Amino acid sequence: MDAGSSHTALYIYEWPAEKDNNTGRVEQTHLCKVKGPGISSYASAPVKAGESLRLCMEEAKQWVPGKRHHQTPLYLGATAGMRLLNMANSSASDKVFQAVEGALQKFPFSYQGAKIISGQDEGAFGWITVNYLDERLKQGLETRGALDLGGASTQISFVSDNYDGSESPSNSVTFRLYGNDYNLYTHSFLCYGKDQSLRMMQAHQSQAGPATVLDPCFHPGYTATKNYSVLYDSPCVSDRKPKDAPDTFTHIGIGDFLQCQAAVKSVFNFTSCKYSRCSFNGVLQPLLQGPYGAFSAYYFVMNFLNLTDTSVPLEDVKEKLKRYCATNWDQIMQQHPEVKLKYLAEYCFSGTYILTLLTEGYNFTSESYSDIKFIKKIKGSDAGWTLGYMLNLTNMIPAEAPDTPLLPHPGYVSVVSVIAVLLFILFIVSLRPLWPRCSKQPQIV
Ligand SMILES: Nc1ncnc2c1ncn2[C@@H]1O[C@H](COP(=O)(O)OP(=O)(O)O)[C@@H](O)[C@H]1O
Ligand SMILES: [Ca+2]
Repeated sequence: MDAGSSHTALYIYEWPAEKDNNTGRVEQTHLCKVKGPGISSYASAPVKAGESLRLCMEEAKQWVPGKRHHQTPLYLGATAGMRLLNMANSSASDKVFQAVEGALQKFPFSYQGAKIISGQDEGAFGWITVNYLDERLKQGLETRGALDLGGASTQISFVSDNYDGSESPSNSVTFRLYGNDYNLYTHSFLCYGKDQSLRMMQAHQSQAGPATVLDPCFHPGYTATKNYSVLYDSPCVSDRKPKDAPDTFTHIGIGDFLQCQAAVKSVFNFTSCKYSRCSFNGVLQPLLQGPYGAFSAYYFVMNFLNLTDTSVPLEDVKEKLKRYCATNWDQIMQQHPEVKLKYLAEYCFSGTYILTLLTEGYNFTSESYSDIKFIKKIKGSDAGWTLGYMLNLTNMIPAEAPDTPLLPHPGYVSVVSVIAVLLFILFIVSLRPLWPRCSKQPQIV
C-alpha cells in the first residue's frame, strides 16, 4: 500500500510462483484507491485512518485466491505526508500507524509492517520500478531516470557516468542487479511536491498577511475565501506565518503565466552550492543523462493539459500553458464539468510548477526536455515506488545474472525425450544376444 500525502492506494502484484524467481515477471493485477484523504490527514482522529483502509482490504481478499491469503505478504509504506506529520507531531504520527496496523492485522494476509519510507528509498524504488518494467535491468541496457512528483515531496533519480557518489553520499545508492552494478544518484525534495510548493508560493505572496491575495497562477475570475491558519498548517511554511494576519484572506486569480513563473521561482533557492554542480537549495546534482520517465502528478497534470508530447518545442508548451492560464475560470469550469474543482483550479499552477521545476530546478534545457516521457503505466503496471519496494523486500531481483539455459524450456524437453528414446532402443538392441534363437536352423547338407 502506498500511503501518500493526498491518498492511499493498494496495489496487488502477481507472479508465477512455481517458476524460478528469475524468469517470472511481476505484474500489477489490481489497484484500489482508498476513499478519502491520505492517512496523515487523520492526525486528530487516528482510528479513522485505519477504518479508511478497510474497503480496499476487503477487495484484496476477493482478488487474491483464498488459499494464497496467508502466503501473501502485505506492506504499507508512507511517504512525505507522514514525514511531515512525524516532524510536526511525532506522537500523532505514531497513533496513526497504530491504528493502521490494527486495521491491517485483522485481515488474513501475511502483514509485514507499516512504516515511513525514506526519500532516498522512494526515489530509488521508483527508478527500479521503471527500469524493471522496461526490462532494462535484466538485459543490462541503458537505464531511464525516474521523476516522481507527489503532493508533499518530489524525487529525481538517474544514473550518470562520472558520478561516483563520494561528493554527497546521502544522494548515492548502489545496487547489483542481474550481474550489473549501478551507482544511482537520487534526491527527494521534501516540501517540493505540488501541494506543499503551492503553499510555499502562497505563503511567499502573503507574507505581510493581507486580506486579499492576487494570484497569477489562478484563472482570472477565480475567487475564494481561504483561511490563514489552514495555509500555514504545515512544517513547510509554519515558520513564515505572519503575526498580525486576519483569519481569512480572499484569494483572487489573475491568470498571468509569466508572473506565475516568477512567483513559482521564488520557492527555489539558487544562491549557494558547495558541490561541483547543484539543482537548487544547495543540493548536488550530477549532469543529466539519458532518457527519463516522469510519473505520478507529472503525468496527471501534463495529461490534463494535453502537454504530454515532449517532441513539441518547450517554447510552444509554455505558450499553450500561458493561454490556458489566461482563460477565464467560468469557461474552464464549463469545459470540464467532470473534473474535481480543487484539481481544476490548480492545473495552471501545477503545469507552471512542473515546467519551472524541470527547467530551472533540474536544469533540463529546450533540447533535453524531449528526453522526458510523461508516463502513467508501463506494460499494465503503474509507474511508482511500490513495485520496486515490493521486489526488494521479497528478494525478487537477484544480484547475479541467472544462468542462461543453453536451450529454452520446450527445446530442452524435446532433446531429453529424443535421448531417452535412443537410450531405450540401444538398451533393447543390447539385449539381442539373449533373444530366443530361431528353432528352425537351416539344414547343412
Ligand atoms: N487527477 C489528478 N489531477 C491532478 N493531480 C492529481 C490527480 N490525482 C492525483 N493528483 C495529485 O498527485 C499528487 C500525489 O501525491 P501523493 O502520492 O499523495 O503524495 P506524496 O508522494 O508527496 O506523499 C497529489 O498532489 C495529488 O493531488
Ligand atoms: Ca507519491
